[in-house]
Amino acid sequence: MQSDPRLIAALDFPTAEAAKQAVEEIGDAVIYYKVGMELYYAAGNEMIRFLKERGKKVFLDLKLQDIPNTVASALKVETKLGVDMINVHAVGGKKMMEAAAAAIREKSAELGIERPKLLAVTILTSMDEEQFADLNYKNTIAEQVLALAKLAKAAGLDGVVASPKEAEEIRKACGPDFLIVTPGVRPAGSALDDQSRVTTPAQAFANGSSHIVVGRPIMKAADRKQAAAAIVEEIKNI
Ligand SMILES: O=c1ccn([C@@H]2O[C@H](COP(=O)(O)O)[C@@H](O)[C@H]2O)c(=O)[nH]1
Repeated sequence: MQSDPRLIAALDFPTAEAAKQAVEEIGDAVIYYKVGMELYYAAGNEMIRFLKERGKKVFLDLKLQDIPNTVASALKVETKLGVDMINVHAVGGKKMMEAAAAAIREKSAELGIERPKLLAVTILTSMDEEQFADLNYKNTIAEQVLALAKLAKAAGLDGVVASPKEAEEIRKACGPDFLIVTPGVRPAGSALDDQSRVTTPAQAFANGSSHIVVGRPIMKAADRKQAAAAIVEEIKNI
């Protein structure tokens, strides 16, 4: 079966056993997996090793945000894990992002390994305008996402995590090589769950996403391999 490295499947499971079973079931339909907080706190590096031994790519989604020195030090440890993509929160600010990028460059060079891509999370895709208003920003979500994406680019990051609804404006502002990794993706007819700013897989790529992140529509499907394969089929000509 043909997989597509632009599809990142989210392994949101409470145990290594459950996550490994999903990976085995999905087989060659998915090449790129995201390990987030739940699975990393439960299964740590065992899960990264498991995926790497099977030739999978790994996005370690721990969304770091702290003072620059703390984030930089933590990212040096993450870099040693040999993952392909890692992230921080853009609201940590430009100095934090610059320190993060420098730490990853330095550690990768020291180890002689390929540098993991570094992304900044903009505004979570679960957030709608009503919830966003509670935060008292002066911008709309779209304006704030764009401002954070430009800040991440200026800080030397490889890309952002945003909703596919914002991908078009980010692409225009940040150029063709900037990574736009978009959760908030639902195949037509799927439940939204707690996501708010959502498009279909095909629409995400039409808008300019470089990667999509899909979790529950695959992991909660009766046939996970078929659910992943249907997404690969939907995006194959885009
Ligand atoms: O803004 C964000 C940032 C990260 N996520 C993560 O992506 C997946 C989406 O899972 P679904 O089951 O497809 O909703 C999940 O791991 C989130 O932590 C996000 O959704 N939005």
